[in-house]
Amino acid sequence: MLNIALAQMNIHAGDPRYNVTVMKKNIAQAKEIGCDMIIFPELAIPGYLIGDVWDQQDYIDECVAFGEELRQLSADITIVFGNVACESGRVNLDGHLRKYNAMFVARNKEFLSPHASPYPFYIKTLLPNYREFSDSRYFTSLLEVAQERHIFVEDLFSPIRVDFGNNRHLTIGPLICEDSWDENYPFKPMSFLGKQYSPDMFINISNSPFTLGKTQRRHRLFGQSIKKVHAPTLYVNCTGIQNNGKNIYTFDGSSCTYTKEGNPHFECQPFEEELAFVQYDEISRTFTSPKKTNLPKKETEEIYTSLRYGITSFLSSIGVNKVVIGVSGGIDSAVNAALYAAILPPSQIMLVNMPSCYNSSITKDLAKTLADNIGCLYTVIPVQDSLELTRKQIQTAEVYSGEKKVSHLELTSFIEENIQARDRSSRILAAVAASFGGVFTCNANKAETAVGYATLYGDHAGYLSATADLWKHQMYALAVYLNQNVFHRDVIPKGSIDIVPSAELSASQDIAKGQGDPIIYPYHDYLFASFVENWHRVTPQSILQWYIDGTLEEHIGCSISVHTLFPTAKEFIDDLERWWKLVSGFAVAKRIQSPPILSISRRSFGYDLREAQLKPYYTTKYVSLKEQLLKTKV
Ligand SMILES: Nc1ncnc2c1ncn2[C@@H]1O[C@H](COP(=O)(O)OP(=O)(O)OC[C@H]2O[C@@H]([n+]3cccc(C(=O)O)c3)[C@H](O)[C@@H]2O)[C@@H](O)[C@H]1O
Ligand SMILES: Nc1ncnc2c1ncn2[C@@H]1O[C@H](COP(=O)(O)OP(=O)(O)OP(=O)(O)O)[C@@H](O)[C@H]1O
Ligand SMILES: NC(=O)CC[C@H](N)C(=O)O
Repeated sequence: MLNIALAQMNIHAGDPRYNVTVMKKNIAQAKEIGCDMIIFPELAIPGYLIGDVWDQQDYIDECVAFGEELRQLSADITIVFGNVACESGRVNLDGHLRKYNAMFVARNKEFLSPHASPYPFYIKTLLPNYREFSDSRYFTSLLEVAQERHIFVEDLFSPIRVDFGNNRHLTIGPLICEDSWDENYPFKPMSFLGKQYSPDMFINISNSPFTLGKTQRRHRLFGQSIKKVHAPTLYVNCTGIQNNGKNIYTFDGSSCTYTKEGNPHFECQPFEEELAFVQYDEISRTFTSPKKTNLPKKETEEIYTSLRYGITSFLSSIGVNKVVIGVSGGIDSAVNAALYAAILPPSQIMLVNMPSCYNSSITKDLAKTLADNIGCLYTVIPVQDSLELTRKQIQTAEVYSGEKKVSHLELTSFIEENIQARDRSSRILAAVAASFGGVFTCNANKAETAVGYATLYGDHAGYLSATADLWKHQMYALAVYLNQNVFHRDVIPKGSIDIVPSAELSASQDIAKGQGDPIIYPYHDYLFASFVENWHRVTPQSILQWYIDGTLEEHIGCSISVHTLFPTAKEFIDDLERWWKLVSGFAVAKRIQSPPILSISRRSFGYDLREAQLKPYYTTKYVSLKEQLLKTKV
């Protein structure tokens, strides 16, 4: 019988001293209760998303030295942990210091090697290089090591044998995160090890960020592979947050043991740092400790849990505990205010309503009601005077060319819309936040972010966009969830959920007349999602083809018929091109300058979606489909 500790630790990326202190405490605790083995996540010492700190040799040396300290603690316990390994005298393909993303297994103060490996550690074989991952930018893989030795990876890849004493031993198949997400790789580490060596057990150490629905996908994927090799598997992931500048990722942990049939047997709590213990009978190859698995959460509950965890952790990581939120009476600012109210005491939240002459008494009252419901600080700072001052200053400014007066500047109603938005954020909220001793938030949603329906240096500003990875329909669902499941009362006024979403920045955006945003969320949410989130990202070409085939709604997953929205093909095409031009054009310029986004989806704007500023492009096929369609249908 073996006692095994799963250390689902909160990794502080970029703080190896902190991480090692936690690891030492966990090791001491595991020893105290007589554990035979303790397992830590991938890159537990350095962290994973640390940017180009991977190029700092001093940092790497420090992490390696900490790994040596852990080895010294393995006299009476097996310690499995992820760390960076380096090799002097060798370089990566880019000429930087040679580094491996490695798994170390320490026993009796020695590192144990996979038996066919020349190194005293296991080297990650599959290096992810999509979305937020950049493993191959920093690490050399086992595949490359084999290639440079002119041998096959199969010749190097082998299990690690661990003797636990008292005639107890295990052969362990080592895996590091992506090694088990092998669907599209020609070399499948788990299946190879299973067939070639039939290890007693697999251990997958991970540094795997949270994404909606990922846990269930992992269960399916891991379950299928495990069934084929028929070996129990331990999956140890971390909690915490890590970022790559433009995106903040939460890590849910959700560490799990799988039976040899591929079924979850024990799951740690998501988003909770935990040192969990399981018992394993090496003779029957079964887990003998009680079964404990988590019920899958519904989407909105998962969104709430991740956002709450992400915001809390991010505030703590930047050392801030006060926020200022511009509240308009609309849904997006109300959802953000309620989210922060679920995290911070009301005395540390200040809501600011900033009306101009275009704001209705309905929304002004809703903003006040929201603040009353939360019980937080509230102030009203109108922007009408400053709008008029700006208007006067710009319109009366005399423009000279040398000594010659050449013109005046004109302001359109459209320019004045953006003056208000800029005034609210850059002038007022920034000053209020500084005076209050906190930060101000960006309350954008993903649909607005997709098309840049926000003002540059205006409502696009803020310290963090906590909800910019949520489509508008997810914002509404979250509003209802916050009221029903978090506060158990209508903290977000029902009026904010029911009114038409509107910027209220001009006379043409009058909510009393039902004049709202130009975005038709029940359709555009899904159209924009297909441009961004589909793994095979679509362009207007596919959209138009599906429209012609009559399968558009089914393909993009919206429940509203496009023919009711756009009676003619011309109207449909005009709408498609209007938004495509923005999504792939000016909105990119805005996103480059926007605050970091808390990521929850399978593809969020930010570093998750690498974007270049290009001219919006229509494929030749699109142009010809459009021509045919407009000839036949008008
Ligand atoms: N490539 C580029 N890189 C950097 N800057 C660039 C640029 N191209 C133009 N610009 C500059 O950007 C300016 C235009 O950008 P910007 O001022 O953002 O304005 P713009 O994108 O033209 O308009 C923003 C739209 O968002 C709406 N909005 C704003 C605020 C809140 C809400 C709401 O829903 O509550 C809605 C507003 O009603 C308006 O329809 C140009 O005047 C130019 O100076
Ligand atoms: N009158 C206002 N007072 C205070 N803040 C405002 C006002 N109008 C806009 N803002 C700020 O600008 C942001 C963007 O406005 P936007 O209209 O997109 O959001 P919203 O009003 O919360 O929701 P909706 O789009 O559904 O109306 C808001 O989240 C809010 O922070
Ligand atoms: N650390 C990793 O290798 C992460 C990649 C893995 N597919 C994941 O999404 O979790």
